[in-house]
Amino acid sequence: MHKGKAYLECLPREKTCKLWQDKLTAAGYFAKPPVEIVPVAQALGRVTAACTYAKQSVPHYNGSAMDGIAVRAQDTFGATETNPVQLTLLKNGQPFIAGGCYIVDTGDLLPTDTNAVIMIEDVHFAGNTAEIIAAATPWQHIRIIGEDIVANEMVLPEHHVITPADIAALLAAGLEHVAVIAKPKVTVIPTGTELVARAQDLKPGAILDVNSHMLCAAVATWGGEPIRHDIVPDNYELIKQAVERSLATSDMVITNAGTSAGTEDFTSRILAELGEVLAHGVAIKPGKPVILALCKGKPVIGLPGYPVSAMLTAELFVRDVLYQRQKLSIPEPEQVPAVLARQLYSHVGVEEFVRVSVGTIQGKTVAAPLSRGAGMISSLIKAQGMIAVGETSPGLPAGAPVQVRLFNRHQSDTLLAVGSHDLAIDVLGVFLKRQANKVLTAANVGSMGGIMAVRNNEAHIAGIHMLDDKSGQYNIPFVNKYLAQGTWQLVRLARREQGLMVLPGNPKHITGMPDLVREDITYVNRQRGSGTRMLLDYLLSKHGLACNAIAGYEKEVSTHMAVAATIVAGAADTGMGIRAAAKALDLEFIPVSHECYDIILNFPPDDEIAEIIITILQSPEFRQEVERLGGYDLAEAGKVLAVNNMQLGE
Ligand SMILES: Nc1nc2c(c(=O)[nH]1)N[C@H]1C(S)=C(S)[C@@H](COP(=O)(O)OP(=O)(O)OC[C@H]3O[C@@H](n4cnc5c(N)ncnc54)[C@H](O)[C@@H]3O)O[C@H]1N2
Ligand code: MOO
Repeated sequence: MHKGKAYLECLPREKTCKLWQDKLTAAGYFAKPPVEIVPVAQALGRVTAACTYAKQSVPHYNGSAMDGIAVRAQDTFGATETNPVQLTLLKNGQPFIAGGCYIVDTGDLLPTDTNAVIMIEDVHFAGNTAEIIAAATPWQHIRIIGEDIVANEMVLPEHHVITPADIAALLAAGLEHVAVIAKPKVTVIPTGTELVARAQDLKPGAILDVNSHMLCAAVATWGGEPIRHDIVPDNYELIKQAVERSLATSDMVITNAGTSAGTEDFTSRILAELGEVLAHGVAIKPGKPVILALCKGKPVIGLPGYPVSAMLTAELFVRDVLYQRQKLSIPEPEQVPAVLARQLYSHVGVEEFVRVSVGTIQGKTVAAPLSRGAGMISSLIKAQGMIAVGETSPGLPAGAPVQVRLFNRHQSDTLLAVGSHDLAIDVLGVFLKRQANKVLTAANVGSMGGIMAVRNNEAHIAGIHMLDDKSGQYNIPFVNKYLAQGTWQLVRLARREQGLMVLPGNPKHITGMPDLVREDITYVNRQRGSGTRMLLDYLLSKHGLACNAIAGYEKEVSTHMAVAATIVAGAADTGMGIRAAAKALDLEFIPVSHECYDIILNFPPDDEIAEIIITILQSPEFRQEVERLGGYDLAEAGKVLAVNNMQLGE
């Protein structure tokens, strides 16, 4: 069977990284990277291959550093306010005579036989003479040859990243070209018979190749020159040929997918034939099936197919190799301490990398874990950072201290919206970015989850829509009950329509709540604690309908859009949700009720951001933008419904 190491031997990450480093170093991969000569003007960001020496001095002549007169210092000696010295103005080109001077501008060549410049402000001109009242010291206000850079002096050391100022220095030193380390050529080969290159060729079972573009972009960010190979189907010979050919023309080859145990996962076998497989399987999640190989002295990396796995393993096993090949120091990620917003389970025996949103709420920096699925591209774009849960840990409790590695500096000031999600929250995010340069990330945990997140100071904003069946009042009874402490405000966002979503044409002729208990109807529900679920239960009891009579009552999803998507997919006939979700997926909508969707703003009293949010909600621009989504009434948006100013511990 496999000629390489057994599948998924799974060494720990640190050991694997060391093995990878050691093998590449021993193979001489980092020793002498190829060099190329580029015009200095195009060398920004490139890495000098060798020390660079000046061809000429800067300045290359003695020149005036000021506007003024050029003099011979000894002619000015003894000049004082009571005993001024008169110098004779000479014309440009006229030979120097003792007691003479020339008018010079900043940067002018110093006239022969002069050795000092007096600033124009200190000179009194009268006819043909220049009167001065202070002596000049030799070489004052003169930029002498080589003052800045001396010919043959080192301008830039080797392995230095060229900055804009370096370009000026190199050009000034007479260099038009500079030797830089060639960008490592990295061929990225997407593999998989199911892959298609264009969205219009998608059909069920086909997958759009997005990874090769993501990986090429990552390679470019890390200083490499990416070469994207065409999609190669799951065919042993074709993949082998593609890798072999790419090895001849590149410094590194990345294959994507085909790493796991599936019958068509050939990569490991191919790489074992072409060279040595150093590892197949690392004790990390995601990214476990990664393959690290050395073929013809070059690294070949088999990245797993799932996008999150591919990106993470590229960061772990491609990025640093590219940096080292270019003689660049490996950047240390910026880390911030935070507390975990929610409990996090982890597998013992693998190091788990979890993407998180990060925000500082009432003085506490919180890391909220995002969806962990290896196929969730959205978790990659929502995350501000990542935490690692060690191999020996079964998980971490809510509130545990964690270190977050930030993806970008200055990204830890995100606003976290945790609760029942609404499309209006996304619109609010757009306005907040425009008006306060704040990034809003939203986690969907239902209304009750939002209230709890505010209570634990794990959310800045929580969207809620909870109906109190006794009072018939929305939201206020719940915040008063659960949020006795803390400093927050409850603010109206919208009244919105709730209804039943059905396929276009309403094939099952659903007209209202009583239809839900029909035998031929299947339902998709929202999770317990969500406002929609509360409304459903309220309406069911109002109509005297039993929940256990509904087929699919126990089938829960956690967003309005997921309800809509379930219906589109044919997995349920109907489900309750907001009109905007139905509209977004072209479903028909049968209104059954109105509800109040409000947001809790969890900020210290008089916080500027809370005020900005309220102003946004009240603005006609925001209201129009949300009402356009359909099913919203924002007449009361921004109205403060309840305020609490009880500091914790009071
Ligand atoms: N029996 C086992 N099955 C799997 C295991 C395992 O240990 N035992 N490991 C799982 C893990 S973990 C991962 S990660 C994946 C790795 O899969 P492969 O590298 O073999 O890749 P594929 O199976 O071909 O594809 C997986 C998945 O990735 C997406 N994909 C692939 N290529 C692209 C692309 N170019 N652009 C976008 N998306 C891509 C696609 O959704 C595939 O469905 O294996 C598990 N299975
Ligand atoms: O590592 Mo896979 O990458 O866990 O899904």
